[in-house]
Amino acid sequence: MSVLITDIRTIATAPQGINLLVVRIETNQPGLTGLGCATFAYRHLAVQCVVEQYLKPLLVGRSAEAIEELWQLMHQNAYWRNGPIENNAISGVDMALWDIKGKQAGLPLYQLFGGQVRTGVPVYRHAEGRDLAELTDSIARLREQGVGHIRCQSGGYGGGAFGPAPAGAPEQSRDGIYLDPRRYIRETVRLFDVLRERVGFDVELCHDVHERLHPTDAIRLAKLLEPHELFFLEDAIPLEQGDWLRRLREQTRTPLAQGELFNHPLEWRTLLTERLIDFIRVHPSQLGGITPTRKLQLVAETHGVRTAWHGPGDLSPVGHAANIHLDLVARNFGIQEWSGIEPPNGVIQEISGSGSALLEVFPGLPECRAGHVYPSDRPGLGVELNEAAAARHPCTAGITTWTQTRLPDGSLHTP
Ligand SMILES: O=C(O)[C@@H](O)[C@H](O)[C@H](O)CO
Ligand SMILES: [Mg+2]
Repeated sequence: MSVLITDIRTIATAPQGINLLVVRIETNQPGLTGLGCATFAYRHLAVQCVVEQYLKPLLVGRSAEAIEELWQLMHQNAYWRNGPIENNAISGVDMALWDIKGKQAGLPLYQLFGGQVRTGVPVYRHAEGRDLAELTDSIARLREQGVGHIRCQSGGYGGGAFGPAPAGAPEQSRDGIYLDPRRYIRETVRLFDVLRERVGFDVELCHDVHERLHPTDAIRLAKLLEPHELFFLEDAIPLEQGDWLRRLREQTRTPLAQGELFNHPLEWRTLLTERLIDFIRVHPSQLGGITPTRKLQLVAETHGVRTAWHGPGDLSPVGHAANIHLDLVARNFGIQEWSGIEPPNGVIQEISGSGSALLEVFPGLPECRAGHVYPSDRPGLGVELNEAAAARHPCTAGITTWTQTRLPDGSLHTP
């Protein structure tokens, strides 16, 4: 008997203070439901509207089994395609359909993709600090836990906290996160000089520029960091300046990672075919789910580009699980980001671990042990959602301040 979609709902919850959005699909088979990640933390109400007002009426009553057909139907239904709101909404449904497929088969999703090529997923974790002493402490703690890849940032992506303009800015400059690109470059190079002296080369180090440099400055930084043999330098230039990647590539041997902001295939296609990056950094919900991400992974494999799927705090555990299932089967796997959760108060909490609010809301979320993440062996994505617990952590829709980055002259810059 065919599995029919009977209901599509969204569940919004913020167990760690970050708005997460998950889609649940109900079917006509008793107990057979699926979960998908539709998290766009800073516009969750808009995604919720697309799912409940547009995708639900489009899909209820249809068979849940033809995932590719339903993906194309959703993708083409609004005529104008792509974009983070549309793609995250489609992702919620797409992942939930894959979750249902796995549960029907009685298999974890990685089995449906061909089976594991590795038993656990190596991850990189974030080491942060306001200064070098805090940062080296944080690195030492992660290394004690067995983490082999560490992203090192000092002073919040090269800027400080959100607040008033510093001395030297024009009069009446607005509040923001003020960033001085030249000082940031100097401090970052100095940071890695000291880190390599202290920790040596037996640990892989990454750094995220977070698009906060002009292209020529990014080239300078990438070249200055060459002696430190980074695992990768992330988002060295803004998405809108992608053509500069050719020049950056020609001039530096520092490996490049890019892509957490991509939502359109044209944003990544040339980067793969021309081998302009070494690691592709999208997260599946931003692309429209598992269906398009699996295709991207295979195109990247044929071009020798490795994956480093985006795994930030503003992604639901369902989305993290999707990353892990894809990682387990990918021949061109590079590394997986495993962020921990960074709530607005800046206190980093583990993404999993007994007693955490996140684990209570999302039982079965993948577990991180000694620098590797392991999925649950339950069928499908393997993550459940406790809706009663989710309701105890309501979302708030407010003004996002961390994206308000400013240059020393007070003008806005890419976040
Ligand atoms: O690579 C990262 O983890 C960061 O760029 C975050 O994804 C970004 O700040 C949005 O949460
Ligand atoms: Mg990033």
